[in-house]
Amino acid sequence: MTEYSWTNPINTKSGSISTYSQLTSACASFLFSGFLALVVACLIKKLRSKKYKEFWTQRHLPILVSAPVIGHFWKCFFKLKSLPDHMVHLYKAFPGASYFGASDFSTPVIVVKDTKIVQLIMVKHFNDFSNHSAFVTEEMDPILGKNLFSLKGSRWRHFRNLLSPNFTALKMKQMFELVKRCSGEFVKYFAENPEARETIECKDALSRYTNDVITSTTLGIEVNSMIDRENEFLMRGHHGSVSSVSLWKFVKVVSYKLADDEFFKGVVTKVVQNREEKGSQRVDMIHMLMEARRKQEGLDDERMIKVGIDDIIAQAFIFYSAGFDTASNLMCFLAYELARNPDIQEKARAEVDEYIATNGDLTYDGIKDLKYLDMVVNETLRLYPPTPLTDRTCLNAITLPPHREGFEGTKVPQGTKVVIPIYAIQRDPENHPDPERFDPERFNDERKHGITDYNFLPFGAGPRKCIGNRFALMETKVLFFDILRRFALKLDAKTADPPVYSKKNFNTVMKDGCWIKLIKRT
Ligand code: HEM
Repeated sequence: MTEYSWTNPINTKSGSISTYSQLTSACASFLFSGFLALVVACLIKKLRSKKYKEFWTQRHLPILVSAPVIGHFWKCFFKLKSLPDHMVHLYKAFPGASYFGASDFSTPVIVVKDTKIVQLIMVKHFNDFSNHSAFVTEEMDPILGKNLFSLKGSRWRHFRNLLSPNFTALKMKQMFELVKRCSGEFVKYFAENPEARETIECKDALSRYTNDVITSTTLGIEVNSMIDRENEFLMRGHHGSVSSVSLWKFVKVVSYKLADDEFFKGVVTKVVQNREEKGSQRVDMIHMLMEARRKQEGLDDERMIKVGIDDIIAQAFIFYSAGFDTASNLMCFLAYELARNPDIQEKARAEVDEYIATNGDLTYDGIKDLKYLDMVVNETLRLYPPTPLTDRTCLNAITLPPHREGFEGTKVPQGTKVVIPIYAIQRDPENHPDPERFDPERFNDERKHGITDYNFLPFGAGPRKCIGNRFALMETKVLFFDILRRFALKLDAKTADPPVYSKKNFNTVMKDGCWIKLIKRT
């Protein structure tokens, strides 16, 4: 139930979204051109010093030959290659090496291949690699710089400790009913509209679901995007997504910021004010953030972290942006694999039917009994991790173990960027035999011993692992429980098989969409 009516604090006139977006794109492309010119000038200067080459050859590290100035990721930046495909291409360049040197424009980068080195960076030496390379600081932008993903050092630690209790199993259980309601609305729409289930573009449909879930569970506002097809939250969600490639991120961040900062500030401020005045029993992420703030108020100075409205807005913003896109990408590939593997789909459905026959409708505690669905979701995350890479920055100079037997260790100076190529690691035959095959049985009790936190890391690993992973898995399973219960999924001929990835998006996304039919069960 929505607690109050919602009006856009910026502009409620019809047509404002497109005008606003056009303005945003114009500003973004202006900034983009100016920024590119600046980048080119700086990089030419860097080129003269041959910084990249010398940097790694002095350390006897295998390096990729890079295009002058623009480094190794430019093809993705200029949308000539998809990030997952490009990362696999780079990853294969040095068979047998534990890691190699590359460059992201002029920044030296280490790309890690060996899962032991992944563990070393993400866990054992976490204190030396505790930050992402996100460059927006709190000073530069109070909202983008303050969210958990961007925060660094002790500020990050404080906020992670403060927010983690909001993502426990208990809290997920409290939010379960909100998620279930969105899933119910989604399947109801397709059950009642036979023409709508004839050909469904999954990314569009599933973004509507994740939009409704994240708007309800983060902001306490209920929308039904299957019916209210152009609601503002959905439009905002489509506008931006979070990426990990620094230069591109700048451009994206600028355009995202122009479009959405004021919108989000307005929404969250209004929700918080409303609850401060009227109180609320609703358990959602705003409630949890307000609770975290309240708990801080009773602490003595030393332990107190000041949680202001900007902090609440910043966290709500990252929950929203992460929850909207990544989760719907996972669900797209899940729908795709279920549709193209009727035997796997049948097995998953049999589990759902059996669950219902024994227990009735799905409960939060019942999710853990859906073991086969869990295997299918995990295999989807292995083959198509929505975030193809993550990164860390070296905070304290460190010597890594040799990249290959017979060589010395590599001295990694402070400031070096480290890329963990999640997608490529999860498709490496050394880590997962016959890696291109969709085989949920890899995750069964007999075989899952081969799966570790470092060869299967769709949510990252270590203390900086995705804080929303439980939530994402819950919303995915809740929806597919309801879909499998009511419909059969059939792949439409329009869908590319095998999938072709989008070059426009830095996440793992199908280029021309995933098209399926839903056939109502009798
Ligand atoms: C299938 C869905 C999702 C995937 C694949 C995903 C993946 C990731 C990855 C790879 C990272 C970086 C972890 C690392 O560097 O070790 C991350 C961080 C993060 N994710 Fe997610 N995510 C998903 C959904 C969500 C959701 C639903 C939320 C919030 C409700 C969320 C919030 C965050 C936050 C706040 C961080 C930064 C954590 C920190 O730096 O402490 N994610 N996610």
